[in-house]
Amino acid sequence: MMESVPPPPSDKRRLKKMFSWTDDGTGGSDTNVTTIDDGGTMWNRQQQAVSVRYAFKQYGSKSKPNQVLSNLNMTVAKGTIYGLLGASGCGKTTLLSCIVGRRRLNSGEIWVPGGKPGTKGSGVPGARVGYMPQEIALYGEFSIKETMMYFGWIFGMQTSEIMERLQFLLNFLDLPSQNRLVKNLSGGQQRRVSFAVALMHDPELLILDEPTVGVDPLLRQSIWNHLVHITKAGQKTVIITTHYIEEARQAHTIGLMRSGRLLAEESPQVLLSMYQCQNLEDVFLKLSRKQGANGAVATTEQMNISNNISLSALAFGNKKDNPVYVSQESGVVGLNFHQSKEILISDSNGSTLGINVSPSHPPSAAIDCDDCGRCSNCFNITSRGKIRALLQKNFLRMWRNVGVMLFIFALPVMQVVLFCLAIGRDPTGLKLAIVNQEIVGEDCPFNEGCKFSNLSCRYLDHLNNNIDQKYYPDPESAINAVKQGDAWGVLYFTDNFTDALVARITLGRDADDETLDQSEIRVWLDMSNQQIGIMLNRDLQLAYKDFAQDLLKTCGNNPKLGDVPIQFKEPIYGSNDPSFTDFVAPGVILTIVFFLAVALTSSALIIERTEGLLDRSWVAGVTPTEILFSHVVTQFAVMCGQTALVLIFMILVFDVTCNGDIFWVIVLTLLQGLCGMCFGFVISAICELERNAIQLALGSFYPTLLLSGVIWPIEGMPEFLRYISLGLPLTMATTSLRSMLSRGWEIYESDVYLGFVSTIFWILGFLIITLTVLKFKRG
Ligand SMILES: Nc1ncnc2c1ncn2[C@@H]1O[C@H](COP(=O)(O)OP(=O)(O)OP(=O)(O)O)[C@@H](O)[C@H]1O
Repeated sequence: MMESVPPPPSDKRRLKKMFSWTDDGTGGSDTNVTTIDDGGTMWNRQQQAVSVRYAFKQYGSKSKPNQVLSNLNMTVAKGTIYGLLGASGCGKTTLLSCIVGRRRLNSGEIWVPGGKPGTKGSGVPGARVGYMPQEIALYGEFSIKETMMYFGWIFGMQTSEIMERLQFLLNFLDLPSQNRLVKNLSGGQQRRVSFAVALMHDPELLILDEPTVGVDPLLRQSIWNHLVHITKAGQKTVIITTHYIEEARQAHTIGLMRSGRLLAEESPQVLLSMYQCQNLEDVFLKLSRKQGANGAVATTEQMNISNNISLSALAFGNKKDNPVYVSQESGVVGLNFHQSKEILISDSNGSTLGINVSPSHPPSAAIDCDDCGRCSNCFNITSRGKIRALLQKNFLRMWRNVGVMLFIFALPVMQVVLFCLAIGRDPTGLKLAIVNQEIVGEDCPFNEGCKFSNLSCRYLDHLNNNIDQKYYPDPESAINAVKQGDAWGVLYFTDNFTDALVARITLGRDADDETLDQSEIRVWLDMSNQQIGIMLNRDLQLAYKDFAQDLLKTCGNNPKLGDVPIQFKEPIYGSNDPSFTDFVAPGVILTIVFFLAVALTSSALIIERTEGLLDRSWVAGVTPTEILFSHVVTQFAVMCGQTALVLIFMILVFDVTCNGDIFWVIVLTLLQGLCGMCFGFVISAICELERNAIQLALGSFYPTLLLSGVIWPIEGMPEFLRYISLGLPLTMATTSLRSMLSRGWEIYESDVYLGFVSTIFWILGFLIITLTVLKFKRG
């Protein structure tokens, strides 16, 4: 039978004073009934490790709710083992996750040793609670020792303390060498490591979700022995769920749960005797049948039983001065004990029994935190131990996945190399079909000096090396070759091209139409490929310019006569032969750094969350901000390496123009990496599944690339799209980097500093969104 801890004498005197004694019709001779006011409830709550009142919790949307906890009350006395039993899916884990502050109730209240879970200074989540979740929730890449170090530091323990405790736990739980990696342990060993983590800091409240699954009977017994041992002194409390109902006989109290309610909350002996069963499974079956027969709501009769005197008090009597606190206001459907507001019943011998009286209202909010006064680190933002643990964890995970890390550094280099080799260079080996009626066959001789013979051949000699010239006998066959994809265009010279061209030059404005017509080089191009078409167009014109200037020069004329009368002076920025690579490179640098950071971070939190690691860290007292901070630091280190590699390869190896201050170029690139990282955090905070995160990250890649002016000037977009484009994180930064690289602009130019400003705004925006989502998701 569970024994309640008696109040200290002074408190008892205080209680007697506070209580208003009421006559229950017995004249007060046998039983005096007392209603405890809020002060009494507070005192009583201090005797309880956990108190749950009117808990209501549902998952899903309002239209499709999945009600999991329904008006549930639960009381766990200090220094006891509370076995929470129930069928799969009845809500045990949900209840526990609410108690440890991982989830919030829709309504109702929970108190744990330091106040309400999640309130400042409650220590829950935090060092006052040890939580073993149902899933293993350990870092597979860590050794047992590293796992203990991680959680020990989070709990604020010294390394020497952790080592001491580790040795004890290794022996006690029969664990293999401390240097074995968790992922290489058997399922049972992993569960034991998980259990060891919960025991690590010797917490006052231990919450164990099925700790004995997959554990052999001997060890199971030793675990229970240990739980009994630690609760003996009255300072430690254990709540444990198990599917092995019979092992729960060793608990002081058993809560039988079904469909989000407690069917009973009593000591195992009382349950067995009350229901006259040999084992707890039969009790559970009986109670479940009863609940099934009566529906979810208890009958009046049941409530009368449950709402009066504790069966434990009735069945086994009660020690003098040991009040048994029994509750009413159930939520416990069949039987209902130890709940909410107590009434003390003094029998004629002076012993005190508890009976239940429904509280008219839930306990006062004024006592939300019963030991806030003791809160020494309420205002600490973080602790050195936590940051140390989180940073070491992140770096260790990277180190243990060294193959992945190498890939992470090789990837940006590969992307830059591929970009510089594949983009922006002039196409070569382009075929042109030549039909030259001036010559016979393919031999095309010409004279270098001021001689006017076979000028068509002299012109063709000026066509650059990128073009393969293939001769065709007539225009039809040449055009057919283009139609069949054998050539990109046709060049046709008439049989008197040279004479007509000389006449055209000599006669000038007096040249007749036929002369002009015969002196023209006729071109048919395949313009289906814009880049190739434009390039051929340009090369044919440049070749003519070169040819004309060469001819004029050798004949002693001013070569300028061969130019169109537009003089392109030395450009103010850039060169006369602009390269597409220089245009695209700034955007590509930022895109590579931004999206690598997105890829790196977008799954980071999700992996930790799906493996239950995030939950475990949160319950250990780590905040979302600390987790984000640690990821920002570690990923920033990786990003610095990536940024250095990208810039070295772009600027030093592939000679991309850099006229600006390299310092600001580096700063902007790093900021964009940070921005990508923060976007990755948003994705991982929003998405539940890794595949959704990947889809979102990939899905955002193309719109960002297309709309950010990376591959095409935003001036070419419809006006409304330009505004959208300017609102994207990469657009202004790309303009800024381009201005620095190709124009050499300084930071005080608006085009430059706006890139920095917009990036910083995006970083802050993403961080705020992430923290908000993470906090919101805790519900
Ligand atoms: N995150 C969630 N979203 C939606 N429904 C959930 C979520 N977690 C649990 N549930 C549902 O809530 C109900 C109770 O689940 P819970 O895990 O609390 O049960 P349990 O008693 O711990 O089961 P078991 O003994 O199998 O672990 C189940 O129907 C489950 O499907």
